Amino acid sequence: MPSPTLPITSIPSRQSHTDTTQSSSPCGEIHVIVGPMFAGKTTTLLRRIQAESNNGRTAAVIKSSKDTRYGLDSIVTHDGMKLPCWPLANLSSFRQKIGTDAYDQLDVIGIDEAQFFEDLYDFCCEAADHDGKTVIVAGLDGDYLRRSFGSVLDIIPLANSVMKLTARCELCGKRALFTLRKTDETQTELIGGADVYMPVCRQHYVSGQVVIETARSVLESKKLQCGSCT
Ligand SMILES: Nc1ncnc2c1ncn2[C@@H]1O[C@H](COP(=O)(O)OP(=O)(O)O)[C@@H](O)[C@H]1O
Ligand SMILES: Cc1cn([C@H]2C[C@H](O)[C@@H](COP(=O)(O)O)O2)c(=O)[nH]c1=O
Repeated sequence: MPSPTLPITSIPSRQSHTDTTQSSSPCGEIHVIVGPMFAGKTTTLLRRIQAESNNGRTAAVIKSSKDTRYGLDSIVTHDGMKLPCWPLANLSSFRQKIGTDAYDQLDVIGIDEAQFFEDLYDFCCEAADHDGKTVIVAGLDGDYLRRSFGSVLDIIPLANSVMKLTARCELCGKRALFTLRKTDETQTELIGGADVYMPVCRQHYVSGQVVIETARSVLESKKLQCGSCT
């Protein structure tokens, strides 16, 4: 498998780096990108990684191995932009997977689908505070019920910057803040794309949830009725 570390050819010293958009610091940095599905979180992450790489910094991207939508070795946006990545079950395995030397030479670590990593907080602390890395994290702030998702919100106090992106409501075109699940599955983690989820504004989230809840209880009562028929 080709190493998903960019750029492969040059490994500049971290001290010589000058970044015009963010203040340089001997310590690392943490930048967090959140929002509903289809808001452009992965696109923003990949663009930032690409920009860092174009500036001569060495970068690697990690995604959760739970997300098997487009194969394991690539991060792919909803509109097809693609970058090689490290698919991992947990972030603590990253240093060992990439190798200590390669880890030490990394300037920038991107993390996509951050909501699926239980050890997000500890990894970000270690990477930024102790190892001097710039960590760029993209993930869902809320699940389909608008509850805090995984540890994404826990790292806000650690962050240099937080960006909340919005999508377009699929029903009216207004700013979409939330992700509506279209199916009747109720587990928190359910991998899927536009087949299962849609971005919606506040108004259509509320009305959509009512429709889905009503449909679910009608189906439940039908099931109960059928059960008592036999
Ligand atoms: N309802 C939708 N269904 C499928 N693709 C969408 C939808 N809304 C927006 N998109 C596309 O998805 C892109 C964003 O993809 P991506 O960066 O993967 O988003 P995120 O990581 O936030 O889910 C948008 O630029 C747009 O082209
Ligand atoms: C809302 C919600 C989403 N998921 C899953 C669905 C996708 O596989 C990812 C989000 O991907 P994206 O890059 O942000 O488009 O998360 C989930 O498991 N549970 C949810 O409630």
